[in-house]
Amino acid sequence: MRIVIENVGKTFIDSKKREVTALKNIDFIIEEQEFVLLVGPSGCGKSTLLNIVGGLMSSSEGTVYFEGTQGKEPNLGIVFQEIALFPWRTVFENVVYGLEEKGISKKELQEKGQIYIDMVGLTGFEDAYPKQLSGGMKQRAGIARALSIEPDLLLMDEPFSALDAQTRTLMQEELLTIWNRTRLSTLYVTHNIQEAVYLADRVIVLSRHPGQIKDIIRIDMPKVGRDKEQYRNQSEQYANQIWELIRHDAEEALKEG
Ligand SMILES: Nc1ncnc2c1ncn2[C@@H]1O[C@H](COP(=O)(O)OP(=O)(O)OP(=O)(O)O)[C@@H](O)[C@H]1O
Repeated sequence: MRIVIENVGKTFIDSKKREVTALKNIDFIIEEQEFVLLVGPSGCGKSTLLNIVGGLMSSSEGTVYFEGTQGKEPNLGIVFQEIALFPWRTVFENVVYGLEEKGISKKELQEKGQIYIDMVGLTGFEDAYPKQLSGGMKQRAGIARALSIEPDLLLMDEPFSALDAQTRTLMQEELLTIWNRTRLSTLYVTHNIQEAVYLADRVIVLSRHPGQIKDIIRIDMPKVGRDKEQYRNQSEQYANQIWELIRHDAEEALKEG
């Protein structure tokens, strides 16, 4: 699905009753089957924007259109940093939670649940409970749950930032493999520039105070069958380009603490 984010702004009132403009004049489109990354320094409004697009927060200005829904609620799959799996449900029961809400048949529920459990590499863990899973496995279950409803848009807010570095790298690789199969329109928030370059079709770089679009970088690299050497060279150039855009704001964010 194509999603149009038009002139979105958000103003909060802080604890001292002052207005804080978190986002201003945010305009971009997530094309059908496009993987869009939002990057920017701490406090630039990444999560606020993702929450607005996901309908979890209202905007102060502007609109988000989901094309072709004809006024119906879009189907959204959401994955957060801390996956809130139901502790009393098994992996399978967690994964099919959103499908149960849709009232599909038991047979279809069983089939679809298994497809997504297999896709995220949790085959054999269907009957495990969340407390029996590692952080990476919980995240896989959360991704399977978001995918199982076959969403119009997949929203991911720092999904791997609580994982150790090696698990994170592996999860990024797996996500790209999964994404190549599903080709869902995706909006993904991260602090991590390498992660952004690795996953994105386009990277939207936000500046802070107020959060505005500083630049949009198209990552012109294949998503399948990457030549390792070529990828290393190109990705480094993209990462440097993005870092130069963020650097000043990141230094300011560091000073403010
Ligand atoms: N509920 C709120 N009330 C007041 N100000 C808020 C609220 N939520 C966010 N803000 C402010 O809006 C700005 C953007 O916050 P947001 O959490 O979206 O940024 P972020 O880029 O996701 O940050 P981080 O990378 O640190 O998670 C910040 O200045 C933040 O302090």
